[in-house]
Amino acid sequence: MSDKKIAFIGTGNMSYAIIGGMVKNGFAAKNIIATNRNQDKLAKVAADFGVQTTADNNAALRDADVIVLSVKPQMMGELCQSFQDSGVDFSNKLFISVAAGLTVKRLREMLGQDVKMVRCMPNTPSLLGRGVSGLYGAGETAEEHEFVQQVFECTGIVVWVEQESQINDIIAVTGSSPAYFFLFMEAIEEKAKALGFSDEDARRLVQQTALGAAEMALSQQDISISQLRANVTSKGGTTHEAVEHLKSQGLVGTVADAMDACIARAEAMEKEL
Ligand SMILES: NC(=O)C1=CN([C@@H]2O[C@H](COP(=O)(O)OP(=O)(O)OC[C@H]3O[C@@H](n4cnc5c(N)ncnc54)[C@H](OP(=O)(O)O)[C@@H]3O)[C@@H](O)[C@H]2O)C=CC1
Ligand SMILES: O=C(O)[C@@H]1CCC=N1
Repeated sequence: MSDKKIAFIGTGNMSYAIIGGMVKNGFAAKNIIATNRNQDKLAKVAADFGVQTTADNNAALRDADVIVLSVKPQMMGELCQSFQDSGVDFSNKLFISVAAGLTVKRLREMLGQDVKMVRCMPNTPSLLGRGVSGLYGAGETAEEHEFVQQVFECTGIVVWVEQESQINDIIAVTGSSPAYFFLFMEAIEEKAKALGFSDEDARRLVQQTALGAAEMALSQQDISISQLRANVTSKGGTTHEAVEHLKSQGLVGTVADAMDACIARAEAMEKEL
């Protein structure tokens, strides 16, 4: 493993998941620094993974070779300004941003320098090593490219995109999409409760079915997802009625429209922030 030092600035959901994946996959905890303005969150990440923690972002900036910017997009301007004001020379460090809606160009403006940058779009299943990370590189060295690849492979699968705009497509396909699946699960759970199942059973039934369906897709790569669906759908049977109802209500088009709305929001954020 590389002996580069990596600092996570703003250790919330995403950083916690990535740090956890790194430590479980053999990255040395002593080379990982986590920052937050909230001591409780730092205490948790230190207790769980044994990494260094500090509330001092500038100290982490100074000590690390790779800086992961992981605050909410709306907070990025203030954070980057504080780096500019810190007096730390970060001109040769690699920055990784996981923020939606902030382009490399805009992040470099915020930092006041054309720093080496990788944009990453992870998702929350990274916490379980089941994540997807879309990556777009801008000026990183081959060694840094490899390092970033290794970091995010600790959290699941990785795809590099050629065009920066494809990061917004990744948001729609994998960054935000765990929420679409959860919404579908919520809908089934609610109806199960309405049918009389206890809260506990409704939850158990929906989560096991979602897991089983995902594992079937994962374990049978030679069968299309459409065919997996067809295999549940007996001719003249019950599933057919349910699926035709969903289709006639426009589910497929609605999902596509939702993903377009997701991309449009990312593009709007690029103009706002
Ligand atoms: N959640 C998701 O599914 C995904 C999120 N992302 C991106 O990841 C980034 C982080 O999201 P997420 O982890 O969910 O957010 P969180 O709010 O969970 O984490 C960010 C943390 O940073 C802290 N923070 C804010 N400003 C500072 C600062 N100046 N110095 C130190 N700590 C600070 C926040 O503290 P406080 O709680 O006090 O505000 C918070 O604890 C976002 O840019 C988002 O776009 C990308 C892909 C998926
Ligand atoms: O909702 C958001 O803006 C972030 C980016 C992808 C998932 N969560």
